[in-house]
Amino acid sequence: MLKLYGLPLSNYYNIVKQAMLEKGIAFEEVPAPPSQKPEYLAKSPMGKIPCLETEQGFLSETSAILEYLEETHPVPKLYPAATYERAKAREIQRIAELYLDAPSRRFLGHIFFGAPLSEEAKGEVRADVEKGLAALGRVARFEPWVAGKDFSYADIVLLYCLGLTRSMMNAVYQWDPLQNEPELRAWLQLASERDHSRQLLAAQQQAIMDMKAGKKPTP
Ligand SMILES: N[C@@H](CCC(=O)N[C@@H](CS)C(=O)NCC(=O)O)C(=O)O
Repeated sequence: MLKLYGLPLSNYYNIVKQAMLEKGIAFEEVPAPPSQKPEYLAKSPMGKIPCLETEQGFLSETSAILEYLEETHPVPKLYPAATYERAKAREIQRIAELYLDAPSRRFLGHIFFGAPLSEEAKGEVRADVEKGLAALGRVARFEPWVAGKDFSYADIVLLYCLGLTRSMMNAVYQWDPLQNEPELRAWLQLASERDHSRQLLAAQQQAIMDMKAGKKPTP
């Protein structure tokens, strides 16, 4: 059986977990924090979570894992069937990862682990996120899903990347990046109300509260 390594605190872990739940794939969860220990680096070469244990070996990097799951478990589809539409869905995923999640992540150490707030990051990140949101607005379709008529990986990736972005922007700038984005807000509500989204977002919130209370993380 497939084994998913990681923790529910992590966006990327939740992306892969939701993909597996949506596809009805049987899997086991193995609680694992990111680690630079040789045993974990042998599984996930950058020491990041998530990673997936398959019958053939380990896989890391969320987009690679999602592609693997789509090929090994094609039903239900989580990518559009047509090549161009599929590439557009991947484009949205990359915008969410690189231009929303990645800049916001610069505040994670400060918000979650008490590191000093970097004034350099504070001076740069909001503008980066504004640019990422504008880019997203140029490609998002909201029909009603972000890449078209069908729910896809693009919705799952954006859901978790946007959640992190929103909480970091709120904490550092007291700014809601969705305040002038009615279509994105409506999409977020739709995506968040999906059964698996509700379950995983609640587990993520619980994990955040547990971490703040100093409890040991478990899936
Ligand atoms: N590019 C990676 C990103 C995964 C990632 O950043 N995971 C975070 C947790 S959400 C992590 O492991 N951080 C620890 C680290 O960067 O060392 C992917 O797509 O899976």
